[in-house]
Amino acid sequence: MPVFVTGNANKLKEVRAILAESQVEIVSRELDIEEIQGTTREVAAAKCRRAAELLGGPCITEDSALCFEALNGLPGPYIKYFLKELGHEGLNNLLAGFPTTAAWALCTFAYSAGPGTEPILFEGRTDGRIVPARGDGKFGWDPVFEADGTGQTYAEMSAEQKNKLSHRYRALNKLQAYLTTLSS
Ligand SMILES: O=c1nc[nH]c2c1ncn2[C@H]1C[C@H](O)[C@@H](COP(=O)(O)OP(=O)(O)OP(=O)(O)O)O1
Ligand SMILES: [Mg+2]
Repeated sequence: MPVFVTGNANKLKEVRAILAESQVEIVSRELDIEEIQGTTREVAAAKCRRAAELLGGPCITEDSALCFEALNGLPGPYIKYFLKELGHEGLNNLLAGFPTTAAWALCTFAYSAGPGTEPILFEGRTDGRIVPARGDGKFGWDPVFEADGTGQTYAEMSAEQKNKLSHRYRALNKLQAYLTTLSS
């Protein structure tokens, strides 16, 4: 498994837990890579390209976006800054007056075979809606994202539950399948 480059300890913990199911271990590097503006795919690819240059070798990066239907998919890849400035309550207030609180969590893993190669992207999506914060809020926007069909926010779920249906789990499955084809 190539090096996973992330500055987010919670992400790393979830990726480790999901991969442990198939006895895969991952090495990580904590680098804070600058992120461009653009579509989720452009943001994800640019981060991975930059990470591969800094490492001088193959790597994996991951981008998580939280997309509001009423806002045409925004904040999307910019959710980190929205969350930081507005908090959980502010994210809810953003949707006041709109007819829908529907949202989706989108995870994009990017794999680069090394500097100068074009990253390959693997996306995973979980649909839900934005709700007033519920549950133990240790990870980002987990308390305000209720996954469809569960009645629970990510923050109310056990780690095992979240890791079975999350955007991250779905994207990581695709990445894993691809990496298997490389090594066989
Ligand atoms: O499952 C999640 N549940 C709740 N919150 C989450 C989740 N996954 C990412 N998040 C937060 C972290 C950051 O505020 C933003 C994504 O930004 P994003 O650039 O992808 O992550 P980051 O900068 O923390 O780490 P990295 O070094 O991998 O870019 O959403
Ligand atoms: Mg980031």
